[in-house]
Amino acid sequence: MKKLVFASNNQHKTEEIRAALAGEYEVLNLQDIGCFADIPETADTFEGNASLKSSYVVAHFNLDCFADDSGMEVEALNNEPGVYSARYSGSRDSAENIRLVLKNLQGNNNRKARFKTVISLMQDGQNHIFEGVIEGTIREEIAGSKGFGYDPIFQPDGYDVTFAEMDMALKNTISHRAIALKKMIEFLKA
Ligand SMILES: O=P(O)(O)OP(=O)(O)OP(=O)(O)OC[C@H]1O[C@@H](n2cnc3c(O)ncnc32)[C@H](O)[C@@H]1O
Ligand SMILES: [Mg+2]
Repeated sequence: MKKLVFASNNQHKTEEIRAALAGEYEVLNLQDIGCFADIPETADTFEGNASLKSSYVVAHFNLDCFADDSGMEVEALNNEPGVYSARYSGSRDSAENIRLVLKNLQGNNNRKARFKTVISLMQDGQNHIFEGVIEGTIREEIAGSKGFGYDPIFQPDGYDVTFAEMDMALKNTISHRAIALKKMIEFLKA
């Protein structure tokens, strides 16, 4: 089976991507290639940060790879947390990050939000970008224990459950990451 290097050490993302690519590609993440660096994400866009992560692996390991930079944008919070989703509260503690979103959104009727993933696939020196977006709303309280990050408060449009209440198999067919991945796979197969 063909190998693909995923420039991430986020085990949850890796699990989702391995499930989505099962049977087609063997996904190696940063630990698998011996990279334990927390790659600096100094760009102010998802595309910029995804490209920084993929370029780092090319530069340091001379391997084609893909990276995902993703986050949640809340309309009433001027699209925050956005690229700062991983550390919105100042730490990587998802419960703290969720608490801060709910606090900042308290009493606000506009609960529209979206999840966005941008994939940067570095192949033969070319940077190919694939984007996935899913619209939804922020629940008043957390619900569900599956998934990771902001899943317990994000309810995708068309569903009456949060990402954290749904099985990963369903999330893996509709999510921002699934949409971006599908575009990358179509490109790889072309
Ligand atoms: O950069 P890598 O190593 O891939 O791992 P990371 O966790 O730092 O990932 P990001 O830089 O893309 O930050 C995205 C953050 O946004 C949140 N997030 C991203 N995708 C999510 C999803 O599918 N469900 C819930 N939260 C998500 C979560 O808090 C992530 O830490
Ligand atoms: Mg990151």
